[in-house]
Amino acid sequence: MIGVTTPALQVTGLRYAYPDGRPALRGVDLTLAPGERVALLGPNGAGKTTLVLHLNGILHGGGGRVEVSGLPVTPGDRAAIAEIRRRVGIVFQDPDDQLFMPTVAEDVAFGPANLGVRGAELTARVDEALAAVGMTEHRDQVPHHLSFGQRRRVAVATVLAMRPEILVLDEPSSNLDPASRRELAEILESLPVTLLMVTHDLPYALELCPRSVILDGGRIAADGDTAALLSDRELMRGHRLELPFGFNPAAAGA
Ligand SMILES: Nc1ncnc2c1ncn2[C@@H]1O[C@H](COP(=O)(O)OP(=O)(O)OP(=O)(O)O)[C@@H](O)[C@H]1O
Repeated sequence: MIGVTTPALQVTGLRYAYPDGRPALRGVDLTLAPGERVALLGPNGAGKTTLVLHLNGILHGGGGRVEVSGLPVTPGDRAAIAEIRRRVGIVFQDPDDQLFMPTVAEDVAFGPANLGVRGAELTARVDEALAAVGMTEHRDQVPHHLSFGQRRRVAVATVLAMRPEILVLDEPSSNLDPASRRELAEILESLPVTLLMVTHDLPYALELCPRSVILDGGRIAADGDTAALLSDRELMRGHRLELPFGFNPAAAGA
């Protein structure tokens, strides 16, 4: 179809229940356009992580469909899943889940090297990813000797080195001091990727994501302009979302 852009991400009728039988996703529809930055909000237990784990096929089998730039996430098809995992980079909440090599540079090289990238191309990817997160000077350090905020940046770099189309971040601002929080926001804003950010940090969502989606009870409860959603007190209260005391989304988003 001429003039119709393929969505970066299309989730259709996604359902999932954990083995104990309790449904965590009850029919989720979500479409992200290429280059969009979207916050995924919702109370504890809403299903946010469960949704994220479907985006590269870690969880599957409950029904519905996920497509990344038109390519279906087809569990069982190893080649398709490898391609999906190249396209969708997930930065988990705890950077230590993603860092396990002796040096920062080796950690960043690990993903692309696994894809068969070698030599000058591999070096270029590592350099580019470390520069993007401002960690070039730490390339030869032991990841576990870095501060938490620095380790989170390196975790972002490990994913960027895969040159993903979609970057998914789970609580990127948690445990960061105000300066690190702002610096990471600047980094994320500068990246030419589609971004889906799971967060309880509503001012961060407002700062980074023009659009927000509220997930509650495994269903999409609202989807729209972040400032408008955050300004709707009843909506926010109804989904156990609380702005920091004195924070005015209308003024901050202006
Ligand atoms: N491994 C698991 N086994 C069984 N139930 C699970 C498992 N992981 C999550 N759940 C349940 O699935 C539901 C959705 O959980 P999920 O972790 O996706 O929510 P969330 O929105 O990410 O929450 P939070 O904001 O607390 O991280 C919850 O009821 C949770 O208890």
